Amino acid sequence: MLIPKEEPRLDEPHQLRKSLQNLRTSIQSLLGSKQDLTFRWAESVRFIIEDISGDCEVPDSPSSSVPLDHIQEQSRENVEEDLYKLEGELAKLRAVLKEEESSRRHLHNKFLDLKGNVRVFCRVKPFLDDRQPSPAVPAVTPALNQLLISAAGKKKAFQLDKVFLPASSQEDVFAEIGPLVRSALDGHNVCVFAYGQTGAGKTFTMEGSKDSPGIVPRTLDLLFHQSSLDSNKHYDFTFSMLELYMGSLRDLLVPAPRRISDSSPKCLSIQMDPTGAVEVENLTEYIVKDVNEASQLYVIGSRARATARTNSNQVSSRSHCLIRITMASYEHSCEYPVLSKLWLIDLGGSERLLKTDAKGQILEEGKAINLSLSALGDVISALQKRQSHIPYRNSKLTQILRDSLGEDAKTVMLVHVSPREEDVAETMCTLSFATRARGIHLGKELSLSEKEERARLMDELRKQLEERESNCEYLRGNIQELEFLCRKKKQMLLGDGKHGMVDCTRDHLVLPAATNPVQNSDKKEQLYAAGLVVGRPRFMTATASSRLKGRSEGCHVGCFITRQSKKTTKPKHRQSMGLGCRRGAKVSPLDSNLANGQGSLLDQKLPHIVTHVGSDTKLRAHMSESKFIQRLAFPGISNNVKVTDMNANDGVRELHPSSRQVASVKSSSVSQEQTTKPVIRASSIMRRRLTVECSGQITVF
Ligand SMILES: Nc1ncnc2c1ncn2[C@@H]1O[C@H](COP(=O)(O)OP(=O)(O)OP(=O)(O)O)[C@@H](O)[C@H]1O
Repeated sequence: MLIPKEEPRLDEPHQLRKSLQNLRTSIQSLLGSKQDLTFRWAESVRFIIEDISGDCEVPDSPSSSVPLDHIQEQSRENVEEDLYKLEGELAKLRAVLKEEESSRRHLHNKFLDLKGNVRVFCRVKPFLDDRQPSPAVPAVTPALNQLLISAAGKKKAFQLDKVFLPASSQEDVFAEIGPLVRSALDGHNVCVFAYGQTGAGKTFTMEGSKDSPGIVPRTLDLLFHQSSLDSNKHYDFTFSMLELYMGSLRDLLVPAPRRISDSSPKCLSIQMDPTGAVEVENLTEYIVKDVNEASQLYVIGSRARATARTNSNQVSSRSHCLIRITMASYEHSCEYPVLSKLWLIDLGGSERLLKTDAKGQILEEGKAINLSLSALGDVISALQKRQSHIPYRNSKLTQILRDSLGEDAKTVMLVHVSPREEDVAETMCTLSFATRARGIHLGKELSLSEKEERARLMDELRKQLEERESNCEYLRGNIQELEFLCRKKKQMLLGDGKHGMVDCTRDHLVLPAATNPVQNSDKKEQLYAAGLVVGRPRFMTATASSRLKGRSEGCHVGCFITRQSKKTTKPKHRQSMGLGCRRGAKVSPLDSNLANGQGSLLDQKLPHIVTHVGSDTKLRAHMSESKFIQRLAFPGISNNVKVTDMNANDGVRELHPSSRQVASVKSSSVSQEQTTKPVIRASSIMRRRLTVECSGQITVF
């Protein structure tokens, strides 16, 4: 009798793991040879890798830990090679995502441009119980994008970009504001105004109630939610809140002095740098990490706002309230952020002073409000007419918003009207303002065929935009997967020979860089040290040369000169010069450390440095031309200094030290520690942007 020969039994889990590992290695080598990435391809690769990763974690081990012999089987070199390939793929996917993102941004911007950079919406307040019974026929009849006003037997129609009926909810209103918030995250300056007569519902629209939150809380939610989705980017937000009351600016986040001995808050003044970026000197900027922090600040600021009881409103705002959220977004491979500002502005109530029977203080407040509203109307109207002169200087309100009202910025004016007959005169004034802001009096209203064409284009753009959005989302998913695999590999390498066992469960792995608070705070610290976060002017964004250098030579850190207080005659404080902590501004604990000299640039041995040297009007105002000197100490390096003119037409032009624009770049005194200090005199280039590049450690005096 033949006894069937028994097949030799394999160590099945072991064999399975090995073959899976081989399969994985071959796929990854294939990945390396793939030149053009397509979504389908990326998708299939993702699924394979996902399957394999899943299978690799399942094996026979009672825990999900991988024993060290696993690493020994697949030699360390193999792991390193895999890691190398994975990182290559990751870089490629990031590059594709970057392109997709930029295309999405472009389309989104085009879409908003088509809608109009200045849009005027109208919200009609519902009849509320707190006053006399509603008239049978309201004076205001809202229709599709039109309002019909009836008074004294006459009717007048006003066209708007959108009309929100009395029954419209806060969600309906925010549906129009959301895309602008997205635009701000994309790097555009955005202004949202609430305009209207006293009691017409401006504060309700902006702030809302607990059950029905308004634009501000929804915006904060959206900002933090949206920014958390993108692991390829990191955002820093700062929050400020101020009011313009009777022609003066007041920081709403600085407590008012209670006793005579308390020092009075610093005076706020509006500054503009040579590139046109506007900054409010001494305004407190809080770095906010989440929506709760921002909301708390908003509550504090709102409480401090000037209000009074008027004939028209029990709690009438007697000032313009401005919320500023600045955003700095950092792309994965780029050290320098894209900066933008989002303004949410609850304007003081426009009112006809005769009708309100205002007296004394209330009368003065009303006058001040009306003056600045009229200046705002003039500016928007001039912008719509594309006049060469825009009268920004006529009011502090328009001075502050100078860089956020204009060609590249997006503006929404939400005018509020009451439906009551007794308010018809105010309603007419409000709608005249709206018409002026829309620029319709310039004959800009589109014909029917033009409107149809525009609608078709917008539809097309919307579709493309949706496609890009889903591509981006999809790529982000892939990137996260690859990041996860890279970390696994790294852990395998790190664990080799140290602990004997390498834990590969997801929970134990480090989160992607963008969501890892430790890494972020490290990065932030570096950026604070570099002065890039707080109060960094817009013109200090990445330069073409610094970006190029960053790619080829590793670590770059920028620093800049912050605004000086008027009383400072000389920029002698390190923290106010090099580390970006604004004098008079409240700083986070991190900033305080830096201001105390801890964790400064001095502590860092940086192989390469890029320093931006900038100046602003304030600096020039209290320093004579020739005194604008930036001293940089480069231990052991004397001649390796390059000054680049960023204002050159072709983008970047290197200046020879002996060039006429740079008075001198010379290696001067040698200090006790044998430190060479090239002194860069920028007197004749005060209005120019310079990049100073050098190698070695840097000290800013
Ligand atoms: N759409 C609305 N739905 C419900 N209530 C509203 C609406 N609009 C306004 N209100 C209510 O009307 C009252 C006055 O509104 P609000 O304070 O927002 O006016 P305002 O325009 O900000 O006035 P002021 O300029 O004087 O500050 C508030 O009690 C508010 O809750």
